[in-house]
Amino acid sequence: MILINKPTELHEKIKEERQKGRSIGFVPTMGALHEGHLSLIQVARSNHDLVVVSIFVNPLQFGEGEDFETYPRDIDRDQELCRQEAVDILFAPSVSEMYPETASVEIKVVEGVDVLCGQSRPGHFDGVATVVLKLLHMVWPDAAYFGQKDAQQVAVIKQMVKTLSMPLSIVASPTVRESDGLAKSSRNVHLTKDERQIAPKLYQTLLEAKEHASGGANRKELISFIQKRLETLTLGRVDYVDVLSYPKLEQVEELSGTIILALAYHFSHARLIDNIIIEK
Ligand SMILES: Nc1ncnc2c1ncn2[C@@H]1O[C@H](COP(=O)(O)OP(=O)(O)OP(=O)(O)O)[C@@H](O)[C@H]1O
Ligand SMILES: CC(C)(CO)[C@@H](O)C(=O)[O-]
Ligand code: BAL
Repeated sequence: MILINKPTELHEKIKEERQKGRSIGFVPTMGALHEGHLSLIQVARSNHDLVVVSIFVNPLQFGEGEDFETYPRDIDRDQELCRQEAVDILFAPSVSEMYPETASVEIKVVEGVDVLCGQSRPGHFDGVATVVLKLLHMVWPDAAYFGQKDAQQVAVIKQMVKTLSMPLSIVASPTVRESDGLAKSSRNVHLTKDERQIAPKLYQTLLEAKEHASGGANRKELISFIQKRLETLTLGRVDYVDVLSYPKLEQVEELSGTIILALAYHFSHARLIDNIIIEK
């Protein structure tokens, strides 16, 4: 495995590999790797000759007062994990390498961002789209791999790639969970012991809501069911709860087709998200 920090160096290496006719799989991350990330790397490894992973905590997608500074970082451990997963290139640029000059163009996502994380973190997906677009231009992979835990991110990026006619596939993988159901997240290390104990309730609540949906509950009833359950938790507070069509993320009163049940929850030092997708 080689570690590259400079975009120009990455370009050179990728050009060489492309000339050899090798297929490239790309996994963008913000580091502090866990089994969720590793599952994406493993799928990419099984599909491609060359696997590129990026680690970059992107300041553009963090709002004021969010956790950019305290976001978990451990490049040495990440490097070792990537080596174990037979990653070929680990790309870890600094902020100034990624954004060397004032931008002459701004990326604005205009579809599917008036709900969920797009609504509760204004500008977040503009930052995500900007960095993902830059990374995709640097790596120019045949496919890029994302986790379904960030379901809105998957929808936004798939749509962006389509809008911009980019010749690559966006592949989504299921959410990897702890044995008690909590979705793996780099931010889980910021949970206190008590918070960690109740955090699995987020997923359990979504599963109970799924049962409620099979019993015929409509959108409003499901949202209220999830909210009430979450309000009984003694720590933290609800950021959002919603039930929408997926991947369009539209409000549909009578639920049919593919539906996402999604939530975000603030603990003292970690905002966690989770979702499940159901067929009605
Ligand atoms: N539990 C998981 N299962 C599958 N994929 C995941 C999981 N957690 C994160 N991913 C995916 O890994 C990629 C990189 O995500 P990121 O580095 O932000 O990790 P994270 O654990 O989601 O961090 P955060 O603390 O911001 O939630 C994204 O495509 C994300 O959806
Ligand atoms: C896709 C991504 C790496 C862009 O910074 C980030 O949003 C993430 O880790 O999900
Ligand atoms: N995986 C989502 C990245 C973020 O929370 O900014």
